[in-house]
Amino acid sequence: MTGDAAGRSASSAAGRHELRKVREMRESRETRTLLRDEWDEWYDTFLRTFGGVPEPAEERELFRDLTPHDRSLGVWDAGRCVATAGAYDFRLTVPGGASVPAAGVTMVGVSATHRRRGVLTSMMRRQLDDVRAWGEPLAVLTASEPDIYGRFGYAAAAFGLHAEIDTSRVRLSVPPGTDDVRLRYADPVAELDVCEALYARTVPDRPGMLARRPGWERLGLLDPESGRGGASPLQCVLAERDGEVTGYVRFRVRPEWRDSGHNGQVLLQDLTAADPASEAALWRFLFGIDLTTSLKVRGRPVDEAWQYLVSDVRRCELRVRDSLYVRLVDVGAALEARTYQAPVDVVFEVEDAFCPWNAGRWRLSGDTKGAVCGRTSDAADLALSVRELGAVYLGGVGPAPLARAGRVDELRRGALAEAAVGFGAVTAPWLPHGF
Ligand SMILES: CC(=O)SCCNC(=O)CCNC(=O)[C@H](O)C(C)(C)COP(=O)(O)OP(=O)(O)OC[C@H]1O[C@@H](n2cnc3c(N)ncnc32)[C@H](O)[C@@H]1OP(=O)(O)O
Repeated sequence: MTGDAAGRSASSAAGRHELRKVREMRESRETRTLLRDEWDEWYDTFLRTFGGVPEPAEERELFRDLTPHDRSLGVWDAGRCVATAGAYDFRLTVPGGASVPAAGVTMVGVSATHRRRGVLTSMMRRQLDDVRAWGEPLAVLTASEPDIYGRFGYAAAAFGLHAEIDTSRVRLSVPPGTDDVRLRYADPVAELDVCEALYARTVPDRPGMLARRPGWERLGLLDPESGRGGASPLQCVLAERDGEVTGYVRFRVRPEWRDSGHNGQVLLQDLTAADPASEAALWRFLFGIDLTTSLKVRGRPVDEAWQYLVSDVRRCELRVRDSLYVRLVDVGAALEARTYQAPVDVVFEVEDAFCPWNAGRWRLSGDTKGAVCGRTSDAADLALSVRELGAVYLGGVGPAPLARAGRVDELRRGALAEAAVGFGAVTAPWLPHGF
């Protein structure tokens, strides 16, 4: 036998061996919803796919309580959990302010022993079929890696702003009324209900925000010492106007001393305000904390006003990162659930290989008051895949740049501009916290 032939024979034997392994695995595998007493094994399997570092007890307990067992899938191989995928039952604000049922896809992991054999694909198949059967028009997630979920029809639809602001150099000017806002330190636990009520008031105002289900309020209070990295415990300051709470901020301070003097950092966790003056007052507070020289913020709205109040935006080191991924599970219901900031009447030719029930032609007619979207045999105006619809759905990505990237085809002249204006949003979409 020549060296080449021996190599070919060895590699085809290896190929057969691999195929046999995959077949055997498929046969012994079972995908099913989670039983309550399986949670620890299921969760440890998931944690191991992220490196296996144990979580602080309070975080683990929170996620134990929040896991919806009947919406969580596990893959079991020879009686052992090897893969996980959950789906919270969220309500998501869409342009126009409606609160739309959305499956919050979470805790997705496949054991390294079973990777790249189609396990994730089979879970995504089952999950999207389930979401459709539950009547939820959207599925949403945050991705550990942006490359994973496009093939299943998800696209980045909301982005988060990160910044590291040199507060020793950057000044913040404030709008009129800011001096009428009173600030006071408060106990974050004691004032939780007040803060949650304020958060709930702001949810309809911004696409991408999640109505907080019972239990989720605990997320903002997680404060294990191991997670502080030398910073203080969580601190909370309330903003008040005329005796009413109009804003809150939760943050930590990490003191640092150098030979040349203080160099402390302020680390913002979350900030919510009901009006621009209260918002500016809280930012001014963060900028001015004594013995600190920088303010670090992560995942803020990309259009947040403080960027336009600073004296030197370059020294804020702005960075934008993908945050919320959206998948239209039911194209018609999803497009009808939001409003459009200018009249649109367009026919989409939608490609959706993973959820073929969405594929085909849809006519969307809508304006600021509402929309209808149904099947049509009329000629298409725009051709795109369900991924592009997910990207533009919350108004954070425009169809025109997607067309320039070759991902949307304009088949009727003018249809792109019509969709670009109609799908836009006055307020940029934003996901306030991970899940
Ligand atoms: C919402 C969330 O929870 S995000 C968290 C996601 N989980 C993690 O990142 C934990 C670590 N990673 C993992 O557990 C696994 O690698 C997973 C879940 C990302 C992928 O699971 P697998 O079972 O290996 O995926 P599967 O075999 O079904 O792959 C399907 C396709 O996706 C591709 N793919 C899978 N993972 C990745 C990745 N990380 N990056 C790029 N492509 C990927 C595969 O190559 C395959 O492509 P193909 O269809 O063109 O052949």
